[in-house]
Amino acid sequence: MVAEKGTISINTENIFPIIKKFLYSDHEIFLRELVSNAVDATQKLKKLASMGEFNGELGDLTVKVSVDKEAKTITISDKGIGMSAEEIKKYINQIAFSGAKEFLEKYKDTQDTNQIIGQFGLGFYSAFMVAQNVEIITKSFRDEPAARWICDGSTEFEISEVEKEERGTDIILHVAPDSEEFLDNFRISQILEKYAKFLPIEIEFDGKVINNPNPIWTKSPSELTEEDYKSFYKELYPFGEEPLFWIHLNVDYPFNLTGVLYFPKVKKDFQLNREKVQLYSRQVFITDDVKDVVPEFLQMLHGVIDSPDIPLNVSRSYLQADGNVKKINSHITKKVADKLQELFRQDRKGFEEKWESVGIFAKYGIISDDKFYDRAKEFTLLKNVDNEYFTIDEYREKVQVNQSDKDSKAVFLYANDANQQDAFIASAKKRGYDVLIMDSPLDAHFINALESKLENVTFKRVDSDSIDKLIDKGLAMESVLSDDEKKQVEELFKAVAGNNTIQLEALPTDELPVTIVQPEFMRRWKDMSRVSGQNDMFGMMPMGNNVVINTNHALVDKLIKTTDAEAQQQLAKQLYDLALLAQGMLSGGDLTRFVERTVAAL
Ligand SMILES: Nc1ncnc2c1ncn2[C@@H]1O[C@H](COP(=O)(O)OP(=O)(O)OP(=O)(O)O)[C@@H](O)[C@H]1O
Repeated sequence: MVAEKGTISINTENIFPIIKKFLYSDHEIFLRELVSNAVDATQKLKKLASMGEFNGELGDLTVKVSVDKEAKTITISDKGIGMSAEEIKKYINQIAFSGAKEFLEKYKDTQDTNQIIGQFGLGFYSAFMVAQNVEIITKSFRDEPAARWICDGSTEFEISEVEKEERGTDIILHVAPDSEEFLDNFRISQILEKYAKFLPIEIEFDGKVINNPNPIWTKSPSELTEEDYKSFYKELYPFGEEPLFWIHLNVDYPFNLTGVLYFPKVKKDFQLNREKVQLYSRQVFITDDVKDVVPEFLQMLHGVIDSPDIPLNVSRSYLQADGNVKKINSHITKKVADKLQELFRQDRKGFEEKWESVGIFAKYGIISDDKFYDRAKEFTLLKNVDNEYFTIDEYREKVQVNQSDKDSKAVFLYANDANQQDAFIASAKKRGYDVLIMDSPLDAHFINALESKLENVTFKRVDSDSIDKLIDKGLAMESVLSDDEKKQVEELFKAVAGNNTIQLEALPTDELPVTIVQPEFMRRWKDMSRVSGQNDMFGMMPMGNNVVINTNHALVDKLIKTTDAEAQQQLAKQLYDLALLAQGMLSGGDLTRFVERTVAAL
């Protein structure tokens, strides 16, 4: 067969319904599209005026939206450049021919055409998602007769001359019976609130201007006061608590990005916030699903990002991940790290006070992003049980001498619940050890990340081993028991300790006779899989504890010397229960019987 070349043709009748009904997932965005067109038409006029191509009176440029319940219409009126009949034919009748694009092409060499929203030449047709008839009444800024265009959503239209005094365009939607929900004032104001809140031209609905045309992210930080940032936060999140601090983003190379990111106060048991970072493109709201653009660990931040360089799909409702998006993402990471570093250097005390919230972001960042760690290691803080804060380097310095084990590894001890682990903390302190507090849900992962990054540092929870083994300096004490006696002690405790492992240790006489420890490795994996929400092998495994018996303790000696078998068992049980009690592990019937037994023995 001879190769044949040709042009693909489109059957308008078939493609039209697709554009009208399926291009946009959400019907409400018709309003975003039409108001954006009105704003574009107004911006174009301002642009022409600034270049001397329009010399008339600009007048009041407010875009007006109105609903007429009786007539079942929604009208969007602007005082922008308007269209002549010829222009309607060119821009409206030709689907996917964008006058916005043409305008940008024409004026691309002049500065500041960045504000035009349209790009695809499709948005206008979203009107047919809710309207059975759409009418355009428009008068160009050039002295030409006004024109009226009407279309019922088929491929046929009617165009005629009409009387219209004022320059600009009215788009009148004759709402279809299945879309009458949009004839509700409250609904319209909600949609405007969502998409048009920061459009650059004033938008009036129900006699009120609904937008702030000059949001702070369009201004330079030097013009703004602390109050401005706080009141903008209130504007975004009327019910939000005051933010801790903020970062003003202002990039113009290699991409355009402006915005303000706020650090909220975060509770220890942080929950996903309802308030989210909002993404805008040329002041039009796009989405609050900012994954890809904002690094995951910063998605709990609040605020606004605006970038005309984020590639949008035709429906403008989501973005496509591409090289720019990645660059924006790493830029935000860098900016956040810089800001935290600056706060740390300028006001260490203030930084420590904010650490409870800031630490959650920083730890999350350290866990998930190596580049962030490289910057964050300088200001990442560790807090000990006495509420003192140290940087990682300071802390290493502090514990290096006293808390190095026989292999010269520094052992960072920590508690996750200072109350419950009080006995262990006390015994660590007796040795002059310091104990960190690690009580946020992220800490299990954070500790793991730090161990993998810091050389010769290991973390151990204070209750993960007997005090001598916690930091094993290779200086074990001699046990006063004979091998036979040890065997006997082991058997006695095996009988009361269920599945737990018995561990005999020669500890100083002033340490407790019996302690229950949870080996670090298993417990940590369990904690980590719990935070990740995985119920993997570790998460499911029942955790066996170790029961440490201090063979040098006077009560263990007494146990061996007790000749009455029943009394001996009783004493072993009592010592074991005391250890459980110290770990907060004795409850229910076991606790009741322990109390009864103790009372009876007094
Ligand atoms: N209110 C208006 N005033 C003047 N011209 C308008 C108005 N509404 C639409 N137009 C013209 O019609 C063209 C097509 O509009 P349409 O909304 O379909 O596409 P767009 O805005 O160019 O691109 P997008 O699909 O990205 O919104 C516009 O580019 C503009 O030239």
